[in-house]
Amino acid sequence: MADNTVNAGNTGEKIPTVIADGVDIVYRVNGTKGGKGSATAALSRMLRRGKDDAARGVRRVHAVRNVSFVAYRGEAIGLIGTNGSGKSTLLKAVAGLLPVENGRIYTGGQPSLLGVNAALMNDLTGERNVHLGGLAMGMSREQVRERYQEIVDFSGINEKGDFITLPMRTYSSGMAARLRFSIAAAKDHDVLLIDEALATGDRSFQKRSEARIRELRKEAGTVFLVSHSNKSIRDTCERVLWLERGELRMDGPTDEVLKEYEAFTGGPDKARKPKPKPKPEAATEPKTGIEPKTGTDPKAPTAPTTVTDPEAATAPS
Ligand SMILES: Nc1ncnc2c1ncn2[C@@H]1O[C@H](COP(=O)(O)OP(=O)(O)OP(=O)(O)O)[C@@H](O)[C@H]1O
Repeated sequence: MADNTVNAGNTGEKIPTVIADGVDIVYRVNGTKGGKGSATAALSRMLRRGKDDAARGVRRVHAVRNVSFVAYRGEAIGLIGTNGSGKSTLLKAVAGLLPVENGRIYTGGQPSLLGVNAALMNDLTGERNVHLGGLAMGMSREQVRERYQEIVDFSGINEKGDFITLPMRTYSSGMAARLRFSIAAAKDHDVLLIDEALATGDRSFQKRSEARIRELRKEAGTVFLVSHSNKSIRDTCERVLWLERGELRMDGPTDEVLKEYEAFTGGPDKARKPKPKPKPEAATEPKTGIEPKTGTDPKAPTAPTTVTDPEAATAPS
């Protein structure tokens, strides 16, 4: 498929924004043989360069297998699958952060990856991070200034005091994730990739996030949402891609795919259903039963930033 298809601006017709065509993604893990940290092991790896992976002690992890789909402008697409099924890997490849082994990914417009692990500067204040994050996403200084208050209000960071002028290291993981989402959501994205962002924050923040995703869709973007919460997926997406062991098992309307997925996993959100609380009256915010990814991601191939390199995103292969 030619990538000029992506830019076909035929009004009234569905406009493709992301095309994945037979995509395979393979991680290579070094040091699966003994002595991985030593200088001699590094030297012998260099000497064995050119030989096949197994001979060099490199283990291959085939994370995504022959995945094809076309995403259109205005769609919100959920990515579901059990742990390790390749959702985050596929998202990173669409963002241009990971190369594909086989196949192609074509994107129209700039994809932005918004993950709970996306890094802002911990030693800088929330305020500075809003400015830097906005600039990194391609907003002008003027636009950032105009939207600053909106971003802070959306994040709710200042609801419990003047936290926005404190360094981000003083924030709870939920607060930091909310600020990241708020910065990224301030801009209208061509393709917005969200990795479990809705899993963080309290219920009222999740509601605001879901509403904002719906707005982004109306403003003609395409949203991909990776989540283990079937409810978030139901509330936000009308189409779902189900990955299992790296393969695309189903692609279709949310209800149809979730029905099959729930049958496969043993019930709605069953795997992650929260245990009943001993003191329900003490709870102020209902839990979703989702475990947010917090802290650093050991699997991240590079230090991720709030937004991805727009150049890198167009030709990941
Ligand atoms: N940096 C990496 N190096 C090697 N293997 C990796 C790396 N990142 C992920 N993998 C492997 O790729 C496969 C897919 O992982 P991925 O994180 O994409 O799954 P996921 O569906 O997002 O999982 P989860 O729901 O647990 O977040 C897994 O087998 C995982 O072990």
